[in-house]
Amino acid sequence: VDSAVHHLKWEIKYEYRSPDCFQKLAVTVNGDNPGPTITATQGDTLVIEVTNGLHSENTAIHWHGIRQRGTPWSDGTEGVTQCPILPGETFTYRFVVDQAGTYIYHAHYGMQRTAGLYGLIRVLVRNGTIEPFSYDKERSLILNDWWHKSTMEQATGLSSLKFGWVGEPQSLLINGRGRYNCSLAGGTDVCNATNPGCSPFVLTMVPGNTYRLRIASVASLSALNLEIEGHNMTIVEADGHYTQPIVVKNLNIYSGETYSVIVKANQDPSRNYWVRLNVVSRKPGTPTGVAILNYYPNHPKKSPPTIPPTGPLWNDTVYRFNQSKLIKSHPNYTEAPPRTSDRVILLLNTQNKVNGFVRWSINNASFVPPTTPYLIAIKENLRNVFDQNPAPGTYGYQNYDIYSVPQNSNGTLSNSIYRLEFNSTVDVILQNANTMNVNNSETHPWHLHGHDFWVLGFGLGKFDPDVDPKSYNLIDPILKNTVAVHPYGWTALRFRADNPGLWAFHCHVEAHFFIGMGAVFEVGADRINKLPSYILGCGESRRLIKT
Ligand SMILES: O=C1O[C@H]([C@@H](O)CO)C(O)=C1O
Repeated sequence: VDSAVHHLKWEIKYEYRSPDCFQKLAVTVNGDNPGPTITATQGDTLVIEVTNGLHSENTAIHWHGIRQRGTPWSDGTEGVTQCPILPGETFTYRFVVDQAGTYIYHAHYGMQRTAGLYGLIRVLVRNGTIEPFSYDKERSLILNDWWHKSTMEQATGLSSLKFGWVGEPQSLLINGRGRYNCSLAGGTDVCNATNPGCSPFVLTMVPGNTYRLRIASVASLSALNLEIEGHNMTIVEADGHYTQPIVVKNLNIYSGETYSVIVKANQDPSRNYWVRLNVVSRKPGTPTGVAILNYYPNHPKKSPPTIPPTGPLWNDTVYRFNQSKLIKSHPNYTEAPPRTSDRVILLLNTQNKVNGFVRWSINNASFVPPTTPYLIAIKENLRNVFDQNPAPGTYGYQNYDIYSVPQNSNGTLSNSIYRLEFNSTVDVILQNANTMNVNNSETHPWHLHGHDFWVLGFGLGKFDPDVDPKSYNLIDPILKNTVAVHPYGWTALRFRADNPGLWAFHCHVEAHFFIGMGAVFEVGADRINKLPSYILGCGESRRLIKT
């Protein structure tokens, strides 16, 4: 097979944009926000030269869902796999896209994803490979939530002693377009419905044709529900893996997830339809986001004659829980998980305070990455970079009441990691709990770098280690890289730690990871190839540079 090498040169900049009519600084990639869609074929190599033109901000870009086998330094996770890319500097990512499917890229530095550094990656199957569904044409929708407050203001609030929560987003964006009610904003110079960019995205379909819609969420906070008025969707791919085809009226999609759905343009061709996007799981303070499904040759801006469908109730946890459980791997493409695991790590997710600051913790440890990336610290044996004790495998779990506001919510800051034996099979149980607010538990989409995991099961309530594993799906669980933990629920994952590297595992809510909701797995450090010298430079790694 001939595989191609794609050379891309990207300049990352701040530019004024008005994605929802409200003018704001947004990150652009070669002038575009969202960034350009990358299209490659399975087995191809991507070489992406990223130049940081942000002037006074560092950056790093994560290729979300790409496993980076043999290239852990190209994962783009600042503090874990690389030093920040400094303003004016260029960093070259080089990696193979070894798995077909729908992926995303986004900033992985501080909370920079909220500033709009994101885009889609399409990895096509090799010529002659047959997929378990067929379609005439393909379209894509990238979903996001959007704030008018800058990333700096959000990050400052979250890290202040007088906690400043980011609040609900002002808008929902579909392919970078939304619509804010400008009468709520001061002055037409900052918000104006005639601003370029703020008309709804138009998804054009030819009546009678069948479409593959690639859908990705890069939302910073919101769990989303997407519906195409009058059209069912058949889910066929999740995070790069083929699913059993499942027909849904609307799709719950959590930040960091990607799906492909099949949609048939088989309705009344004389009109257009709404594509409707809502916040779920948090009490919505954000208007419904819309795009227009345009049946060719109707005018693309012709408003549908209806109002957008309402969709499920925002607080219907059981509805979302049940849809999560429906996603299974396709029988012809099922790679069954190992029957047993070598190790079980139970991760209790709690909202905490540490020294008066609001934080999130995993087993009472609130994650703070070191300034020297773990990958370099471990390969170069810089032992004072981070706490060498293993990260906690449990926390007072037996007696922990997941339904109550924590009695003693004090956590500790930590940069310790989980060291996984190479090729071992690891189970992770994510256990949700009450936040520091009465009767409140949130949805957390957890994302693993470097590996896909089997989703063995979901539960509502407290995981019972003696009983619940008996109900694991070991037959046809889906492989994913991101999965939700529902309010007061648990989610069980299994993966084979077979990709040498240092891999982040974290809540994909930008504001949660930023205040501690994450962990790092070390896998087979002795098998990591010699680090390229260009990744050295920050923190303790400075003195390793040979002049
Ligand atoms: O981390 C969070 O903080 C707020 C709230 O719990 C405190 O204001 C919220 O909704 C979060 O998800």
